[in-house]
Amino acid sequence: MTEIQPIIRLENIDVTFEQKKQSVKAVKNVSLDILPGDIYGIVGYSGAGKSTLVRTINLLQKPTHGNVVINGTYLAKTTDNKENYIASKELRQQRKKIGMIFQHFNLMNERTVAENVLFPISHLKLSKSQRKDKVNELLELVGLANRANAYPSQLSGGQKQRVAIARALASEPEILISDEATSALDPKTTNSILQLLKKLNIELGLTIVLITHEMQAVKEIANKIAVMEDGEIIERGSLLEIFTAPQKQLTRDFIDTATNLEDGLRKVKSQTAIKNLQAPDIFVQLSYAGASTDQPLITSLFKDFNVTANVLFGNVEILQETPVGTLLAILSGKDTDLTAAINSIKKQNVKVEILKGELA
Ligand SMILES: Nc1ncnc2c1ncn2[C@@H]1O[C@H](COP(=O)(O)OP(=O)(O)OP(=O)(O)O)[C@@H](O)[C@H]1O
Repeated sequence: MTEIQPIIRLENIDVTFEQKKQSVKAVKNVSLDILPGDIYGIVGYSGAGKSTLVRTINLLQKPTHGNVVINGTYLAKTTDNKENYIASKELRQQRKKIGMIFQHFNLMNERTVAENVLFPISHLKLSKSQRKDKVNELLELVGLANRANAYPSQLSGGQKQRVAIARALASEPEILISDEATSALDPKTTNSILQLLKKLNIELGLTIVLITHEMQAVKEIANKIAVMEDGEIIERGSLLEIFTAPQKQLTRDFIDTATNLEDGLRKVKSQTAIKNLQAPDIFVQLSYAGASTDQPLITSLFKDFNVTANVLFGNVEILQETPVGTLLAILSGKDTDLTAAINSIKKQNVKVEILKGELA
């Protein structure tokens, strides 16, 4: 089987901003491969270096060091003490393959929706009917047919972002970079824009790089995630890997913002059943992904081990078509039965954390 070539390859990227008194290392030795058709979420707090990193993809930001390779073409290449950048004419061609959308939409307010959408291809000699067809086709795609003659001020935030997406698609890019594109929108509108991005990913095969500080947005549509902190990628993996086995505290913090678990745990911990927990009972968190979810876990605990489970909180989410579940429960039974039950659960690929009490 031939290996799939990345559509975006960043190799050892450094970006340093030299200021009067100090230099700021915004990106430090970051390498990243993004495959065609990925929706790659890049998550981090403000100032982590996400925008700076992603702007190197189309050389809006030149890297201080490192290589940028798009579809096998080097846009920037650093060899020993030598930097090479692609010629500007070729760069213009390459940039057409990379669309961008932003938090504040960046529409031209004095122009209509149609004029905004057609702006990137205004150099093309299109007849009036061709222009109309192109606008209709793009607005149809983003769910904004019939608003061609409106002005941005007459549109809602979500509609403005749809126009920005249509504009980004006008030059038929293979890659779309979304820089906090949903951060200014309410949750419902955010979701509708994310679903639109997902649709474009599926229908057009568009590769999407999604920069955000909202893990919730990434969780909805991304298949891969990189977490950035202080100019570095500190953790990366598939959506499922990151959500089920995060390695870094920052990643866990981000995940907590996108699940109900933290809130559930806080509420459950204040319940009297937990406060008055008596040995040998234990309070556990059971986490599972994929096949384990289907197993009648609770039933088998009683049937096979005579252990009863008092479930205080449960949450199941579907991440990339895989069920990922968490249960908070008090398990009661004899010492030896509890130990046997826990061992059996672990064998079924269920992660067990004892939150209160202990096994004998
Ligand atoms: N043009 C610039 N000149 C000097 N410093 C800059 C410049 N652009 C970014 N920085 C600095 O680089 C660091 C990373 O900024 P960047 O905007 O990439 O972070 P971010 O993760 O995208 O955060 P945000 O969401 O706030 O944009 C910050 O310390 C920022 O102040």
